[in-house]
Amino acid sequence: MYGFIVNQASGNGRGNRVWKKVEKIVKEENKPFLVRFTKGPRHATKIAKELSAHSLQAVVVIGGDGTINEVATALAYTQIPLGVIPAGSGNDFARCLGIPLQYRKALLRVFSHDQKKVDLLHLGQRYCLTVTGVGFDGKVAQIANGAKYKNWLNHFGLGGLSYVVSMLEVLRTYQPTKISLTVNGEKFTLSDVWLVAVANAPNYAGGISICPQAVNNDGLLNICIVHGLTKWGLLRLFLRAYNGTHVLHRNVRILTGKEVYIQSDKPVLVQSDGEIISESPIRMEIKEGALNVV
Ligand SMILES: Nc1ncnc2c1ncn2[C@@H]1O[C@H](COP(=O)(O)OP(=O)(O)OP(=O)(O)O)[C@@H](O)[C@H]1O
Repeated sequence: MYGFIVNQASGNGRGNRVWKKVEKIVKEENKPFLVRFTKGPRHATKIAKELSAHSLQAVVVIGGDGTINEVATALAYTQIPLGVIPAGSGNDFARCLGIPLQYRKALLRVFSHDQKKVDLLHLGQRYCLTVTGVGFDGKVAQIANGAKYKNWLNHFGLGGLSYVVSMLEVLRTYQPTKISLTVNGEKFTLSDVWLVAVANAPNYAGGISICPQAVNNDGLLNICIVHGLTKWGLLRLFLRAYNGTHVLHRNVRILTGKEVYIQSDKPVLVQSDGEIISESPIRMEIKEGALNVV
């Protein structure tokens, strides 16, 4: 039996459209299934916990990275694998795992039962599958999530572009801060820090390769710190981040470790898998092989 969790609102209604097509195929293939629809924030975690009581072959999310994150929180350290049929605007988790963005291909992958274990970033009460961003990133996520143009761009299949528009908006007013990071017990302090991205997987914001070396099954978190740049310098660096060559720039520092504690001279926003979760300070730790994915 497969348990489907559908966020009908994801991707500006794409979740609902994808589910209708997937339901048709599941019925044609005579696969036994249950389906539940999310109603708002954190509901997917509750549903996934309820579904875990059934002996399921997989809990399959039809939604974006926010819904996938909520379901992963419930499935961490269980034997039930997470399946994904992408229907969001960024779909970075699917990209990182090589899950097809096309619903039919993604569903066939779920039916293949080809499982693998992936690491999760642990942040207090919750987990992160892709990237947690502190500072500039947090502000961009906040603006992108509340922007009307996100819905409009999603309508044309250009959801990833909404992060670029928001980034340009935030660039006008954002002030870099002094940040201290303690990585595996060693302290680093940097001034004029635009952002600190802590990555479990290479991509975020619809395909930006922020930590190209990040692998989600190596038991390590990768950290990218961008500091000491003018606004114009940041903009030029941003373009290089799509192919990952920004890491060669002298104002970019890359660190790796198992745990990190991040403090700043004034509180800055923190986004995780694209949703705002808190402000700094924040502590993160890698949890090796915590989630089964199909
Ligand atoms: N029925 C619903 N109506 C509105 N919001 C919902 C509903 N169900 C869940 N949500 C909330 O929507 C948030 C965003 O969903 P999700 O990430 O799946 O889609 P998205 O934002 O369109 O995609 P992406 O994260 O790729 O940009 C979830 O974190 C969840 O809290």
